[in-house]
Amino acid sequence: MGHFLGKLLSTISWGTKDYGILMVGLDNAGKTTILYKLKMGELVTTIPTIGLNVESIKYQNVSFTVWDVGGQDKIRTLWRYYFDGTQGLIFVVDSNDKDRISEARDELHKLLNNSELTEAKLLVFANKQDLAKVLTAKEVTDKLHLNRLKQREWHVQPCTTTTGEGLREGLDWLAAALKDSPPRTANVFDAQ
Ligand SMILES: Nc1nc2c(ncn2[C@@H]2O[C@H](COP(=O)(O)OP(=O)(O)OP(=O)(O)O)[C@@H](O)[C@H]2O)c(=O)[nH]1
Ligand SMILES: [Mg+2]
Repeated sequence: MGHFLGKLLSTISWGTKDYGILMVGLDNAGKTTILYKLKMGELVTTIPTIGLNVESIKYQNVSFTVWDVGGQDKIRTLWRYYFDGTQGLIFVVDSNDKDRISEARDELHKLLNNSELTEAKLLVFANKQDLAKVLTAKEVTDKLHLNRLKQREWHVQPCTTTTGEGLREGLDWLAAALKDSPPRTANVFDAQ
């Protein structure tokens, strides 16, 4: 309760809205690299995430609490434990991994069929655009069947996390899409 009140007061006093963001995608897509590039502006050396990383990212007058959950096949069942309170879904795609883009599409549509995510805005990062002959944002859009989505706000943002290119534009879209949503309330997974 004390934690919750403290959080509420800090939100009010700084005039900052805090949104709950779930970041998922297949393993090796670049989620953890994105998380720490956004948090610290630096490129970190990652290892595959077996569990999750949570960071609060301040962006303009918005704060995103981002839950980065590991994407390996065997642990994708963990994703659903973090659906509660998700206002924005960031789905990260390795644009260089053409062999697994249909697997990514199936996982994305499975996610979007969950009732807890009905209202979540969808930002797709088409990552690793620095590599040769990658899928373009338009190709990612087509291969993920995004044009079939009804009543969902979505956006595909090409990006290169190694340089940071495209990441801010993605957050700009997310902040604008969430601007009329009420700020999130603390949930059971918040640190005490
Ligand atoms: N060339 C290139 N490599 C990238 C880019 N972004 C991430 N990587 C690399 O992709 C690999 C996987 O990155 P991670 O961030 O660990 O991937 P992840 O999605 O968190 O993977 P899991 O934790 O297993 O779900 C790392 O070697 C990163 O350095 C990028 O924009 N370009
Ligand atoms: Mg990771």
